[in-house]
Amino acid sequence: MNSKNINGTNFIFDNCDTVELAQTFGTPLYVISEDRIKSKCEDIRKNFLMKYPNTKAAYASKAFLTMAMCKIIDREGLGLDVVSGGELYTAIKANFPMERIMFHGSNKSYEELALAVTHNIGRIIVDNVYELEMLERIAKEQGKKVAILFRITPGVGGNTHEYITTGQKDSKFGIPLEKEIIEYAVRKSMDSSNIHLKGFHFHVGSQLFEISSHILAIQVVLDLMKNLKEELGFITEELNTGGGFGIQYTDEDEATKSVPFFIDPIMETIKEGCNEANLDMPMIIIEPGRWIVGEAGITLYTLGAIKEIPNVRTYASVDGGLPDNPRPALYKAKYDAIVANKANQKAEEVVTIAGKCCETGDILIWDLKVPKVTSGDILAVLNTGAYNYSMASNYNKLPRPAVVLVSQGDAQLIVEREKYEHLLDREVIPEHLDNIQSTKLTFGA
Ligand SMILES: Cc1ncc(COP(=O)(O)O)c(C=O)c1O
Ligand SMILES: N[C@@H](CCCC[NH3+])C(=O)O
Repeated sequence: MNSKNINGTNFIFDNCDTVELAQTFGTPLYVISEDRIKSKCEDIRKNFLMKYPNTKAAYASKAFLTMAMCKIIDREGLGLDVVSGGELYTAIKANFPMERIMFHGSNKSYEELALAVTHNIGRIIVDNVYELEMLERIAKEQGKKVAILFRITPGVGGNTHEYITTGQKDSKFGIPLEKEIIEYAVRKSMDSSNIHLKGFHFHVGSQLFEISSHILAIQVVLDLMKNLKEELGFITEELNTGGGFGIQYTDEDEATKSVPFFIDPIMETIKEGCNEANLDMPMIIIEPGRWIVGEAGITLYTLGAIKEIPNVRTYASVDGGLPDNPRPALYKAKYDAIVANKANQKAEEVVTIAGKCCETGDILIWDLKVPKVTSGDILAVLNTGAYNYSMASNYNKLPRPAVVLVSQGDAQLIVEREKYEHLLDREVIPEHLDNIQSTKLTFGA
């Protein structure tokens, strides 16, 4: 989707003037377009759910989750993938239909699993045998039979940053496919009256632009399905192939693909594999996160200090940085940006966009071509919808930005800006430190 929509001099996002948004709500500001999320969900409905029978799609909420987002996903008819008690709690508070929730996580606690079982969520994606045993105990305590999938490690990595590839053999995620390990787990579930094992889940990695890792992983799972049918009589009813679909952050990336690019080869491979091995086609589930929300978000900042080091570079500092977007520092992620109040002007200089944290690595964008910038300009960093708000921190005690939901010119606050008071909300001074005498030693005159 083209973000570079200009009206007069200002950058327009989903029919909202971003300079006005910055004036109204302050900066830094996350802006999320409801219409862009909606159109991604429509693509999934049209090219996956309606095209192929016996399919489901969930939104991976770790990418961006608020109660308003739960409402949008509910209205669009998708399920929700959660990965912690906190994400589940958000969905509960938003009245999200519990039967459409899938609970992932490589080290779920007793309390998290108990919350999920109490609320009768749709599927628990069990990551290891320790969790299986704990879940069985909880289900027994609550007198329930819980529907689960096993997350398996297919032994296939994704072609992406090493921190966001998950399917390789040496991974903390999932049950290894060594015969004695996986068969033990399947047999244990089949023997349990409190567990209903429906099938398997894998997730090879994130920000992928090719489908080859999914295809290799599917071939591994098809072999597993065949072996388990022959050896244990286990029939796989469901197969969840995870998320991972990439988006274009900058001109260096390929263009964002639409659903058929990923889905058609996945469905074709599974259909053919099932035919060849005489297996029933299982229900197929996908759970993209970044692909649904990444391009729906921008972050607005105000430029402050501009430091020119002659013959070296110019740093233009923004009023946020690493705490609201840790991705450049964590993954060397690249972003593009527009000077929102000079959107119709030609680029005439190159600046490096620095965050305000006390970290040399807090650089949001290296060497960005911009019109002549001055302090007070508004910078819109593009495609920040996924894994920015959800990974934000209070490092350097910076309050987290507000989040505004925009739709066709309308803007609604969905998360208030943190205030300094919020930063101290849960802090306590122990009694013995409460009335200390200030020591006047060497701290200046
Ligand atoms: C199990 C699982 N499902 C879905 C996702 C969503 O990934 P993405 O945002 O790349 O679609 C992830 C994150 O990588 C994941 O770990
Ligand atoms: N947080 C990562 C994606 C991780 C996906 C979860 N396994 C990112 O920002 O790209």
